[in-house]
Amino acid sequence: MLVDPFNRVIDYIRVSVTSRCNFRCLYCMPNTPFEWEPKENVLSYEEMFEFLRLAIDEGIKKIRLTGGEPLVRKDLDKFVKMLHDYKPELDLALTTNGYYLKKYAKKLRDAGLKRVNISLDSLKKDVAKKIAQRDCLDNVLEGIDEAIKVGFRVKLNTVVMRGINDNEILDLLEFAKNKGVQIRFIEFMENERAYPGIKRVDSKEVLEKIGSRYSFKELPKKNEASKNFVLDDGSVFGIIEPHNEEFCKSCNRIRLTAEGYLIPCLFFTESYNIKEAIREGNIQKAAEILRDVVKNKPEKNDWQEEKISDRAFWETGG
Ligand SMILES: Nc1nc2c(ncn2[C@@H]2O[C@H](COP(=O)(O)OP(=O)(O)OP(=O)(O)O)[C@@H](O)[C@H]2O)c(=O)[nH]1
Ligand SMILES: C[S@@+](CC[C@H](N)C(=O)[O-])C[C@H]1O[C@@H](n2cnc3c(N)ncnc32)[C@H](O)[C@@H]1O
Ligand code: SF4
Ligand code: SF4
Repeated sequence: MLVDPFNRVIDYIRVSVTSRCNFRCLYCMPNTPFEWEPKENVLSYEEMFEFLRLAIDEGIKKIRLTGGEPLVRKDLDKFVKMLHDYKPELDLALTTNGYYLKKYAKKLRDAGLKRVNISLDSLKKDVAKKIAQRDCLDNVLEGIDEAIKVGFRVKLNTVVMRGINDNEILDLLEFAKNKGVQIRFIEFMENERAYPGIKRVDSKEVLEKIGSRYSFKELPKKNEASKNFVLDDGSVFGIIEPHNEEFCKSCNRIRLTAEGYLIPCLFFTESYNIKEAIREGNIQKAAEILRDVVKNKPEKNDWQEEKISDRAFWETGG
């Protein structure tokens, strides 16, 4: 079992399979990075699997594939199958912008993927285009429908931005209710790579807005990033509030990037690379690095101190 110095059990790893993306979201990657990592620095699926097998044996129970946009990397379904075949009871999930989901949902489902979280920031074509800097809404909506149709457990993620999509909170909630899926409203996490004008909306304000139309009750907190609420009709929605000082108390996760960096916390730049150990076949060294990462997890992020992270979300996988 992996336990950090604050007694948090680490059983969740987020794996960024590629830093590349077909969107340029204002809050994440408004400009194309100066240069991408050369291909030889990117771990193959076999190399990632070698490491993840070790992580699973050490106590990891949940793996989320993310990016960049994970669906721009070829053959993701083959990677899913490798993980699923190794441990079918894994909570195996994907976070995607949804653009290519219509094309790949069935294949991924057949390969053993269980859950899909899809980013949806606006229901207005022009606003969605302004945020992603790509005409995307039709494809994303089709992707959501396909994911539901093939039987995934689906959640939606919305980053709420002042003056951009904060007038759509109730419409987005209504949309999710009608589809029978859970939506989570996320506080924008300030980072150096985001478009400079982006301003967050605190979850308190999101809850007030929802409270103006619905009554809801808070559900008991689980070991997950979101705090969840239930409406009178039984629909569940969530908020993700990294600026709240309680947020990191339930942290149970670490991150692996496509280039083999293990990252103790989304806010901080600190990282440890497992690529060399894996390429040398030195599993013992990889295991030591994994334990070091867990040992060096910070207690909490610095968004709570109103600081700005210089970590790129598209590399860490968010
Ligand atoms: N600050 C912070 N944000 C996180 C963390 N984990 C997830 N998030 C953010 O929460 C949002 C939703 O993340 P998802 O990729 O859907 O993953 P998840 O919330 O773990 O999903 P579930 O497994 O369905 O609970 C994204 O904006 C992530 O960047 C975390 O450890 N710290
Ligand atoms: C980095 S993306 C990668 C997966 C996929 N491309 C997507 O957009 O869902 C993972 C998550 O991070 C979120 N995210 C990215 N930048 C963020 C920021 N600055 N603040 C809050 N959430 C952010 C996205 O909304 C998404 O839910
Ligand atoms: S949030 Fe996701 S879709 Fe948007 S630019 Fe970042 S990686 Fe791409
Ligand atoms: S900000 Fe860092 S410590 Fe807090 S929940 Fe996220 S990864 Fe964990």
